[in-house]
Amino acid sequence: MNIQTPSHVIDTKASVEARPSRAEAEAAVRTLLRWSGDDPDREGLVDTPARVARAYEEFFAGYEVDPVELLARSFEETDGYDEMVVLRDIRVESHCEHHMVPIIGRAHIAYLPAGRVVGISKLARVLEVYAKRLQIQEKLTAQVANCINDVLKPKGVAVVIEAAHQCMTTRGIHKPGVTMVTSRMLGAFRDDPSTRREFLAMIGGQRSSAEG
Ligand SMILES: Nc1nc2c(ncn2[C@@H]2O[C@H](COP(=O)(O)OP(=O)(O)OP(=O)(O)O)[C@@H](O)[C@H]2O)c(=O)[nH]1
Ligand SMILES: [Zn+2]
Repeated sequence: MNIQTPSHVIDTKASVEARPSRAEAEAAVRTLLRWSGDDPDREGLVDTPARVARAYEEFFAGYEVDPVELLARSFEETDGYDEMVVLRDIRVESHCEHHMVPIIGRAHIAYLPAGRVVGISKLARVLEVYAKRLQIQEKLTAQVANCINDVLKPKGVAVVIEAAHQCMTTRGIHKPGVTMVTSRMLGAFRDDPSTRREFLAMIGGQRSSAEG
């Protein structure tokens, strides 16, 4: 990943094409192993650069997927269903863009259909695509809500994410048990207090702290 890449093009195909090769990525991991003070040629570490490269492919698979395409198929035969649709307690696994360590928690996603509904798994898939990129929680929350809003054009969208940041629990300030809560409310969820209240009641007032 090129740190010189301006932030507005970071999610585009252009930056993907500029990626270093697998061999360069593995060499970088080898450098980090040596920098940590260990011997990358010892038996236990000899395959580690390849393993880390494979793990990164998994952690950051979201750069390869266009979330808009995930929402392309929607259904209009709902017999007039016009109440809130809520997907709650979706596991979130992401990585903070400052320290590249896990952000672990859960998300709640709701929308108020305007004629069309989407396959419910697709909401979790949109979350996953954005989560499998380097993130801050505010941006992740906004991206998921904005994408659903732009593509599905519902009467409203709400996204709440509660997560623990390992950069705060395992290093730095060392505060385990701290959960960051972010929300993005659009349309009726932003403008209509009763819609917002209904959503918050559906996801539960008192949440236990996020894992991680
Ligand atoms: N707003 C926001 N901050 C985050 C998120 N993830 C990590 N951070 C914070 O990003 C900040 C980066 O601060 P810096 O001072 O540049 O980095 P640092 O010296 O490693 O900071 P410390 O974590 O305080 O040791 C830290 O305060 C992190 O807690 C996030 O999702 N949202
Ligand atoms: Zn961090």
